[in-house]
Amino acid sequence: MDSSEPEIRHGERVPVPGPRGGVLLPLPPARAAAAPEGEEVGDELKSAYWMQWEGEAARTSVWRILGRLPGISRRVLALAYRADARAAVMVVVLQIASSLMSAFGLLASVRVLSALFAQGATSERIHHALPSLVLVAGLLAAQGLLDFGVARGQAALTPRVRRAVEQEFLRLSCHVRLEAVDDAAFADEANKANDRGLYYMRQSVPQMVQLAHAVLGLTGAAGVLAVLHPLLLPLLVLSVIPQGYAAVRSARAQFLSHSRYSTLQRRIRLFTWLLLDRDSAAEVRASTAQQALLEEHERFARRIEMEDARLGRQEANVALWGRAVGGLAVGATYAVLGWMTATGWLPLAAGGGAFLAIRSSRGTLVSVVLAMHQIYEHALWIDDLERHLERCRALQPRCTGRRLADGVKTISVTDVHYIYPEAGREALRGVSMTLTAGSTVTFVGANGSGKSTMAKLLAGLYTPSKGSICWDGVEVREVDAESIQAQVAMVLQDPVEWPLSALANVTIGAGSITEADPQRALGAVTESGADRVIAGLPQQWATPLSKRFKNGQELSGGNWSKVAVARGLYQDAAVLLLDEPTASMDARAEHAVYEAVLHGGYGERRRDRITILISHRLSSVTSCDMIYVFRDGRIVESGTHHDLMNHTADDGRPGEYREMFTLQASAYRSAASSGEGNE
Ligand SMILES: Nc1ncnc2c1ncn2[C@@H]1O[C@H](COP(=O)(O)OP(=O)(O)OP(=O)(O)O)[C@@H](O)[C@H]1O
Repeated sequence: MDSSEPEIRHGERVPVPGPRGGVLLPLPPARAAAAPEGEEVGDELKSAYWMQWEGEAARTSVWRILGRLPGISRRVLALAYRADARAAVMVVVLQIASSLMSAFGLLASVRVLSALFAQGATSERIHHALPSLVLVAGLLAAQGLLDFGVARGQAALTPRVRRAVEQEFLRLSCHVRLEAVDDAAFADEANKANDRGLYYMRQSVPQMVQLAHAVLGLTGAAGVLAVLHPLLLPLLVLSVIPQGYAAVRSARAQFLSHSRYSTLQRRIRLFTWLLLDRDSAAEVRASTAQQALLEEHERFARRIEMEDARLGRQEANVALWGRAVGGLAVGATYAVLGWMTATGWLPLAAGGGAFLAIRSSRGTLVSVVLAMHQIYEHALWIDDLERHLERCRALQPRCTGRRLADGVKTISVTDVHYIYPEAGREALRGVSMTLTAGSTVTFVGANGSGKSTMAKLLAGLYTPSKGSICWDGVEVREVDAESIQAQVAMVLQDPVEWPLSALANVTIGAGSITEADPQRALGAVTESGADRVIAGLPQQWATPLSKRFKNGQELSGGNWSKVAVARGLYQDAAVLLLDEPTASMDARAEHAVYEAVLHGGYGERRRDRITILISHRLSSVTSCDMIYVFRDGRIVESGTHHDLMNHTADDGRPGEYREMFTLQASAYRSAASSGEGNE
């Protein structure tokens, strides 16, 4: 460095040279600071939608969880009953019967013990115990069979609940009005509902069965103890409270550690995804970023490793604590039990039965605590899902029961305004136009002037905020939104690249991916220029257009556009709307598409159709019957190419269309003349 130059240190503000100059930016550090020891890795991440309720069960009071359980159980029961009433009733009845068998089994065991502990010769005592022993075996076998029935019922029920819920979610979501889907908050909510709500709803039936099994088991044991001696019930509570407290603490620690672990996993997945993702693959290699990314990955992996070990140790400590407290309580309970038996308060056999009941209750209690925490937390996600479904129901497309007649002669747009939800200003401000069958109309204008919005209103995807759109005199608000959408074929700026066969990519616009009209499909691809694309594919029409499939093929952007135009043509709808479909096509392909739409085979059918083109390439649309020039949400000029080229604005300057057209034409002319000059 030149010694006369002052040295610039990290943090000092220096002017960054540039056209505007003078922006003060501190010199960046030579090395990014690592997260300070002890700080949570992932703290810098925004919280993700799927973490909203994570660990919530561990933060809520046990009383609140208990208070909500009856409501949650009723909801799961209702869901199961709706999905498969027979299986739901079967699971409930068999589950109760199985728990009764377990309680009777315990009572029968006491009778076995009574017989064995009675006075007399051993063979005599065994002889007396035999009927009760057979009963115990029979009850155990019956319980086994009943549990088998519960498992069978649950196996039938769970997939049914899953299908019913998923289908309802998808059916409602895919019909929601487009304005709602445009809203980012709604999209987030839908994601959360799909990712978490559905998942937990599917699990709710087996979890509830598990909880019912455990609760009924505990109740059965309590009932048996009460029958043996009323004082045994408080004894059970005495042994269960510390054990339950320890189980709650352990469950809460598990829930919290799971939530922390998810944050760490999320951080490291970012790097895993960057290293493996197909979209970033080329740039990762070209910039030789692999090593840097691997090092970052390793840095986080080490933190996760440490965190993992810490969590393992913590869990072991909590478990030890739980066992110690639980063990002390159980020890005290057994001591009281022993004292009751020794002093004759309780017959020896009843003492043995009580011992068995208390012992089995301990394990069951841990299952109850874990299951109720889990069910409570998952229910929060299910609440979100249900709220989302409610919203979707309210956002279904307009359904008036009245449908548009097939075909249209005139669409009249009168003083239409449109404002996007939460937008500060109107995207359309008083647009009027008349579109007649057989005509080809073009919307031109600067970016953001409202062309695509107008197209979506015409397609019935949005409803005007003000003004009217009438199809042959019928106001669109009076008919089912879907009956308009069915009459419009729309090719959008960024068409969907359907991961389906080439043929299905053409026919899906007409609502089918399995049925095709072969002649119509061939005609559509020939007119759009997609015929050559499909002919070059290894399995031609049957080729899957996605690398995710075996023998799948990926198309270039321009070729995808040709397929999209073919899809629009195949639909053969009353209105064909092409919103800059040729933006990524080469010049020859673009020319061919416009030729096909304006003058080609499709032109024959155009006689009773309305064709609307949106294009920035003005030379392609000069032969259209009507050109509407949009600016700032309004139509500022309209007419044929000839009219507009002769139009002069009020201030004497050339009209907007003439200006845009002359600008584009002169750019080509000057490029061509400089090319000639160079030769
Ligand atoms: N989904 C949306 N939500 C909110 N505002 C939107 C949405 N889509 C478009 N807009 C806004 O509406 C106005 C008109 O947009 P539109 O897409 O209709 O313009 P356009 O003329 O088709 O533009 P382009 O030539 O770039 O395609 C713009 O200000 C745009 O930012």
